[in-house]
Amino acid sequence: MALLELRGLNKHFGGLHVTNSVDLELEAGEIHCLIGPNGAGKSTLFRLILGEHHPGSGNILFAGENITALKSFARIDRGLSVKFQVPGVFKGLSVRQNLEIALQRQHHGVELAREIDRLLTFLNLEADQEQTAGNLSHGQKQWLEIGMAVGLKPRLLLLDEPTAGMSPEETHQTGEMVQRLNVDGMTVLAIEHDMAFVRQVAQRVTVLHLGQVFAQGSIEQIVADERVAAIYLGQAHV
Ligand SMILES: Nc1ncnc2c1ncn2[C@@H]1O[C@H](COP(=O)(O)OP(=O)(O)OP(=O)(O)O)[C@@H](O)[C@H]1O
Repeated sequence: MALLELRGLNKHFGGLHVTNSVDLELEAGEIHCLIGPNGAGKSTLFRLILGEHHPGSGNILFAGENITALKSFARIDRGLSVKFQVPGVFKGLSVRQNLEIALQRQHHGVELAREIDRLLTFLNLEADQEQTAGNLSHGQKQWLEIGMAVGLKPRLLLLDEPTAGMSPEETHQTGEMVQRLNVDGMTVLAIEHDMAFVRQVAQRVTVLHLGQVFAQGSIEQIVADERVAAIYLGQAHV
């Protein structure tokens, strides 16, 4: 069953047609990567899914329900969660306090502490839990924010360039985290430019170009597609 369905999504900013009749189906349980040149409309598509932008036309269905007119918080209540590109952690608070803020709506007392411990282990941040978040390395901040996004166990996790600025080793560890979340049942849609990450995790790949779905398939099909190479993969991304 499709967990997320985008049907004919159009979004204009003034005269700029940023998403152009985008159809996309995300199967429940898959890891799907969204790739494409800068300005292709990937982040805009995320903001449409999350309800931060509203489409000029088209529909968004989540678990069969039409959520196109719902506000962001109502979409989050239904099981959507997002980690945007720029880490949005509370820099002056500790790692543990950041996770407390993310989880306190659903967990309390001993259970809250146990959930935070579980997340700290998952994020490899146990030793840094009392560290001020602003002092973490760039990669650790990204992980903390992934933790804040997955703490409430969303059904669908949207990740906007989760490995931007990471070393190859950190990128690989991030891929392992995403795979573990997926094994536990989370569906993931990730925007990525790092093809090592895409190769590591993607079960299917969609290429967006000039606001349109340009190609879709397995990573092997996508890297073998000469049309994709011409518009994107030829540009030193592979
Ligand atoms: N709020 C906005 N107002 C006007 N134009 C916008 C707005 N947001 C995005 N755009 C434009 O829409 C186009 C698509 O931008 P978007 O950020 O969705 O692309 P992207 O594929 O995520 O790019 P990147 O890989 O660089 O992050 C760009 O030309 C951008 O300048």
